[in-house]
Amino acid sequence: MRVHAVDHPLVAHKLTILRDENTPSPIFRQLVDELVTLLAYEATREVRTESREITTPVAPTVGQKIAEPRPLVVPILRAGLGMLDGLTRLLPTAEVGFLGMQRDEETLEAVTYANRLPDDLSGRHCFLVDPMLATGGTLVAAIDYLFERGARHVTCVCIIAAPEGIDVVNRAVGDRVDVELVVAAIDERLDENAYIVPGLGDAGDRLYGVV
Ligand SMILES: O=P(O)(O)OC[C@H]1O[C@H](OP(=O)(O)OP(=O)(O)O)[C@H](O)[C@@H]1O
Ligand SMILES: O=c1cc[nH]c(=O)[nH]1
Ligand SMILES: [Mg+2]
Repeated sequence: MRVHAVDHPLVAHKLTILRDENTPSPIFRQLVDELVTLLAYEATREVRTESREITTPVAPTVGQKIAEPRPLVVPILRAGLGMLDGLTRLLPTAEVGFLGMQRDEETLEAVTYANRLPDDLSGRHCFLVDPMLATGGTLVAAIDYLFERGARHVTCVCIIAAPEGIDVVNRAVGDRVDVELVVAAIDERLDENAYIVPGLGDAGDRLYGVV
């Protein structure tokens, strides 16, 4: 897996406010949206384009447009939903699939409660979005769902990743799929509850409240 940690002062600034335990939900949501917009610039670097002839008010010319089949954006519910608009704003022609997954906090296994993806993903560039990559269990299961449907090019967009989780995803995907991870920060480690340190706590709860 190719890993790209985005090194940019605006990303660092917004991430610091996001991590702060005193940042309330409305600001947290806005910052997630702004951060994903900044990450999207890097995450969409490999989107396939094709030549298109157009005529400007001055002359004919050949430009580039995003190629078919259209990219697919897949937020991993709940927390990934907070990143969806930021990505589709930059990729308005993308289609959107949904995966609802929750980590069982006892076993740390990812449990899938919703799966709404197109049946055939061959030839589609898929973007998986989820703010937190902790043990990697959720992301590995999500990549598998895409792989089973024929996807071979997957870009994961996360806000914070733990080194342990990156290793797990790396080992699980091998060279089966072309997987790339674009992330705002790679933190120190996981704690005894598999929370990212220093992290930002539970991203879903901070976005939407404790359920
Ligand atoms: O790498 P892992 O150890 O699998 O953990 C990461 C997952 O945990 C969080 O979701 P959570 O299970 O809290 O669900 P939520 O989005 O509904 O809060 C997060 O948004 C990831 O999906
Ligand atoms: O630190 C973590 C780990 C898993 N899920 C989160 O939301 N945060
Ligand atoms: Mg959660």
